[in-house]
Amino acid sequence: MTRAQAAKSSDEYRKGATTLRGSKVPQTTTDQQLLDRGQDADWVHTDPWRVMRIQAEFVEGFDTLAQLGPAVSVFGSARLKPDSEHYAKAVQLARLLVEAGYAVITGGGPGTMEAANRGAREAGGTSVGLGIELPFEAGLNEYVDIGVNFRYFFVRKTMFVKYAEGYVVLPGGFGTLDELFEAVTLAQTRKVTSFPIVLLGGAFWSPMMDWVRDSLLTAGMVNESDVERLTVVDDPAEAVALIVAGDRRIAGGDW
Ligand SMILES: CC(C)=CCNc1ncnc2c1ncn2[C@@H]1O[C@H](COP(=O)(O)O)[C@@H](O)[C@H]1O
Repeated sequence: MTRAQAAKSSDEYRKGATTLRGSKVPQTTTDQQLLDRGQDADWVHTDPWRVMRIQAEFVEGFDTLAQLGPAVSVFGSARLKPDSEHYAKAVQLARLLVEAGYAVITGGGPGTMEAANRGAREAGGTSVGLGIELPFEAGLNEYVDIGVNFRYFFVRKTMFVKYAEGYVVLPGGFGTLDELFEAVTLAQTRKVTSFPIVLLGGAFWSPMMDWVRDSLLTAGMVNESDVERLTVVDDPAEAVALIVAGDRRIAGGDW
């Protein structure tokens, strides 16, 4: 098998810096193993080692990203194809973010992530991909210039927030909603201040915002100020303007 064929084969698995093939490909991910309670008491004894590995992953992320400069994290569906209107908007958004002086951070995968990395690369900016170990991993998309691969979702999510001046969220599924609501919760609980969160794509996001108002707000489960943390726009230029306006360096916030 040539190297190119091997890279395409589903019979290949990357684990940190290690590549595993054939019978060496594991059936579970590191995250899965951590979250699995398991029947075997021996499993418990491996946790101290896992803590070391988690620590190392934080160090790796901090080391790589500390000198990144101002950046914006862009989220959205991993499943969008290049002919999608949202893909095109993500490319345009990333270009405009670069022109406004930001590096672009994504999850490093396909779909919207690829689109944003592509826009950043094409505009001559810094294109960052924070990948995650998945059982069906596709690897970092080809437009990532600085890539870090994480084993643990929670370590990776820390990086998205810590090194970004704001979030732009395009239409997506559970992964996207998870990232969006984590950011809103951090802002709501003041773990992070002055952190603009922009939802790009009115037709997709407005029904969700209606539900947030009609159900959550009406039931007193969120405050008006919480709802106001989320702004829905259709134009990538408007999204960038909101990010600049809410930039914590400019607004003087800290977290
Ligand atoms: C086609 C496919 C499922 C590929 C999976 N490959 C992925 N690679 C990197 N990040 C991902 C991947 N899938 C989901 N995510 C994370 O979850 C979000 C997208 O999830 P979803 O497609 O909306 O729910 C992204 O912003 C990303 O941070």
